[in-house]
Amino acid sequence: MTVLKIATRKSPLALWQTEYVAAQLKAAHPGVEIELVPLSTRGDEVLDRSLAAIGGKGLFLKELELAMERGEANLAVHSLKDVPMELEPGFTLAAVLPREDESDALVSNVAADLESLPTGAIVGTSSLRRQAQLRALRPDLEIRDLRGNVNTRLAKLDAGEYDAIILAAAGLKRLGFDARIRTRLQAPHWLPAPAQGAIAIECFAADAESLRLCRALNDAATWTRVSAERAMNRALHGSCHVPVSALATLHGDRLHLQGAVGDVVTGRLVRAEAEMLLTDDHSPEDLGRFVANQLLEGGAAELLGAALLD
Ligand SMILES: NCc1[nH]cc(CCC(=O)O)c1CC(=O)O
Repeated sequence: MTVLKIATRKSPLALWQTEYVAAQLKAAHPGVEIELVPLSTRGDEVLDRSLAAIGGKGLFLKELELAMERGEANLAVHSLKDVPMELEPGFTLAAVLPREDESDALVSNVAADLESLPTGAIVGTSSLRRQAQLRALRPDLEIRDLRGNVNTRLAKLDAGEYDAIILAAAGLKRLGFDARIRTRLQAPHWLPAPAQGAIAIECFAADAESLRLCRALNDAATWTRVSAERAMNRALHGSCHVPVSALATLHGDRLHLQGAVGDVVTGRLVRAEAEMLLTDDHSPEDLGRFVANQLLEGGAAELLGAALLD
């Protein structure tokens, strides 16, 4: 019997996502045996420094990839927004599951939306992208760092450390915290992280059997949308060091992409958007690169250059 071992981080959200993938694999391939391999990553352990300072998002993947290299796991499940634009050599994305709500959510015990937060209110987020968009919309707010898993962040809000915090709606919904969402921060004023809300399965590119089994779970529309968003981010050399946001939407064969690059200090945001018809000659990646160029021409090069010197 085929056994698929799935490496996962141990946070409640990571475990939820991996159990969800395991259930979908089991449903698609009833004969396949599935085992979870829970691991701790440096990104989970070091909570007193920003992700950018300790090496960026790849930290959430490293230990899972090492487990695959040691033969202890065939697959790894990730939030696609935490997956670097370039994977380590030999690895590939086998599938992307149907996207959950991609928006950011405002969670607060004092205000129903961003507009009604009192002047100077304290908002918790460590994401440069969220900080830059907050600066642009509400320069008066005081932004304070907030790390830890979703449950920890909600506990810190409830302890009164912040007036509001911003979290991905997808994570809140998966963990059953829908009721904590006061409002969803929406396009065009507010854009999510590239690929937010999408769960991805990673495996060895040479592992044909795992690839075949996972591909049954791939959602073509989600794959198209996140391909455009990630290509835009890649063309901007995006990482968690730079506040890049993107949202692609698909209407039939028309793919629309909005992107923004911000500056945490000044609150300046450069925006661009474009739409194209998906054809054999035009891929989602083409649209991503096009919008990235628009952003660079619109002044994003300057903002990205400044971020890289930090
Ligand atoms: N940065 C951590 C992270 N990675 C993915 C999600 C949410 C789930 C998703 O985007 O699929 C979160 C939590 C958050 O940003 O609130």
